[in-house]
Amino acid sequence: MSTVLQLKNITKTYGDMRALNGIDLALPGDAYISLLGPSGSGKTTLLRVIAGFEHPDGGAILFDGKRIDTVAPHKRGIGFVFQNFALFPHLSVAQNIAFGLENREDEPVTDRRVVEARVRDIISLVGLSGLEGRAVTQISGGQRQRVALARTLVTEPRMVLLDEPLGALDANLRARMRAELRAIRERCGVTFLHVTGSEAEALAMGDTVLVLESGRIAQSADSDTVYNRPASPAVARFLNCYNLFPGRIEGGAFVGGVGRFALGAAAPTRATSPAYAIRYDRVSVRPPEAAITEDEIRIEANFVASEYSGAAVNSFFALDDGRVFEVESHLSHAAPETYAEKGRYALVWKREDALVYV
Ligand SMILES: Nc1ncnc2c1ncn2[C@@H]1O[C@H](COP(=O)(O)OP(=O)(O)OP(=O)(O)O)[C@@H](O)[C@H]1O
Repeated sequence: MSTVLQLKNITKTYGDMRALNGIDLALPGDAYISLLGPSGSGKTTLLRVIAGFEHPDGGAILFDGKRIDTVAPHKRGIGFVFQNFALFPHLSVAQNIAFGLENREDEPVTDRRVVEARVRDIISLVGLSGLEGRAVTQISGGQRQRVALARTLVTEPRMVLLDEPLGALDANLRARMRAELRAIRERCGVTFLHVTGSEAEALAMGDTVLVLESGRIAQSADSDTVYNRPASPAVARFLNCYNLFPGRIEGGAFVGGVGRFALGAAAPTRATSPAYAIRYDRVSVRPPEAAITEDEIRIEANFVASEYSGAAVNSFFALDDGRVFEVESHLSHAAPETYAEKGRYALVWKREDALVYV
């Protein structure tokens, strides 16, 4: 797949704050890319640098193989969709979409019939047919989101940057719009770079997921790899689905505050600090007297509370060093277990399921 956008060693500093700290990346054409990172990791700054609203202090940006660092934002061929949609409240759906086309600095389209035809095509592409004449104050949040996207797509960008595009929508609508956005992108074949602070959204949407951490790309991979093999303890922590323990490797085991975990066959991953990670849904809860097999690890803990979230239940246990340990059980096959308040349990997982960082 051809590269549409390439960033080479991009840095951006505000005062003594390094917002971007040497970003290297190459984004493919015709792909959905999620950019995930904790608050303050530099996601918006990266998007603004790519769009041209901010100038990097160093590095190079290439679009279709050409340097664009000094090209004005509106001449980059890159569209931007803002979180708050930024629509004109006094204009209709069609007028909002036409506005960008008629008023752009570069080659504004003045022929009414051309504008109308383009607006009609794009309205159908984003699924807003029938609402052309409606005021944008009289449509739903999801429909406003589509108008904002249509207004960008009508200008035929080669790439679209979306800054938390679903952030203003309620949870149900957000989930539905994920599939919508992916479908619209597939129909127009343009690369989308979608910034989100939600790991579930990033993993659900991205063909590629970029994880940003303190102004650096900590991982760039498909969703499956990011979820199953986070590149570092920091990425695993941010995914919010791994129990993590600090410690050290000693004689074929990982030794931490709560015990000694025998290592599996897989080679540990290199990281800045050692850690042991086990995913919430890889752990089973058993009575403390239950036996374990040779390939299993067990620790004991006291049950604290459970929390239901649709198809899963997350249970929280207190380890003997005070640390909280989380277990996720999916409810598709079995009725949820109930645990005794403050009851003692064995938490068990397979050696091979753990990830070890050294
Ligand atoms: N205009 C600015 N002036 C000074 N510091 C800034 C400016 N913009 C961003 N920063 C700082 O740069 C860092 C990265 O900010 P950025 O907004 O890119 O993060 P983010 O990942 O988008 O965060 P969030 O998810 O909270 O929106 C933060 O420490 C932030 O305080």
